[in-house]
Amino acid sequence: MAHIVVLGTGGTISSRTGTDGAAVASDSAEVLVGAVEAGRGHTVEPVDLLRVNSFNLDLADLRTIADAVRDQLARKDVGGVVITHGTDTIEETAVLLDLVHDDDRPVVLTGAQIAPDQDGADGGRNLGQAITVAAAPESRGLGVLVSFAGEVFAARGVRKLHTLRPQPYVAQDAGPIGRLVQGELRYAARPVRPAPLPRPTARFDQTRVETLVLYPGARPDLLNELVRQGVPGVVLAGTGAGNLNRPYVEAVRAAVSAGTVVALSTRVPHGPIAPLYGCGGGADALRAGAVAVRGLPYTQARMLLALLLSHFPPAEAAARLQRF
Ligand SMILES: NC(=O)C[C@H](N)C(=O)O
Repeated sequence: MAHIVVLGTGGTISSRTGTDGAAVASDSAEVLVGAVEAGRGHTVEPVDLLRVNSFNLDLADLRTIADAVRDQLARKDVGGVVITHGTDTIEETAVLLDLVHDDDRPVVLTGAQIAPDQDGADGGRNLGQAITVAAAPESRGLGVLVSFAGEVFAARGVRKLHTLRPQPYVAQDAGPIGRLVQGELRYAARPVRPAPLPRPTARFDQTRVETLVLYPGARPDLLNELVRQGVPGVVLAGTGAGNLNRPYVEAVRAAVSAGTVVALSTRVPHGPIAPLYGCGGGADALRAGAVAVRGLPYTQARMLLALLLSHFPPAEAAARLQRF
């Protein structure tokens, strides 16, 4: 039996449809928790933190969530934390929390694809399962998890890849690490987790890291403009295994010599970055000073780079990104 805190942050799981037909985050954590059975004698404590649809979250909100997790885990009576969250950007919040998580107890994010006032609402089932995952002794030491539609994902590498399906998530390089079958939780793998990074501070809120996606005919004007604005970090979601194009590679060279950290990722959902090609490809991008980010989709690479740049000077942030 465990005591689980449920931090409510909004999302579809808490959304109600207004008279204009559009859903807006509305329900409190109390309302969400009141609608589920914790089971197995677990006790559940709702804490209302934010009421935001996740496309409206900013870095300050993510730090608020990270601080709330830290505060709850400072309590000895808490066995685990569940966070109800919009599904659109769960992967960003989950990876930030995981990057700084230094506790054995699980932190489990969940949400819903269908709002509670619509047919087929899935939030109650997902929240009940997330509480089971957070309370399970087998979940200890696995870091931050995403529990959704009966599957459990490690925070690192999880990505929303379907807009509407009941299971929108996939893992970048593997499958879910666990499953709930008829209420029984089974793990098949343990995530590899590097040492925790320092927690976000107020500097994190203002740390600009922008993302640019490559495509045929992509011109580097936007990258040049970000450098001109003094943006400290840019993530490039290249094509294929991390390819740019010739003009972009020249812009990367200029960006890096101006002090901008350029992280190289890919717009492709699965598979690693590989420096296979010259003539504007990934090999040229790395020679021009871009740093390949391994094991994280570009959405999560951005969170890692923002956290590093909020703590370390650019050269050290780039070196740490390289070693990650
Ligand atoms: N299913 C959801 O939760 C999506 C919603 N747009 C959100 O991220 O808040």
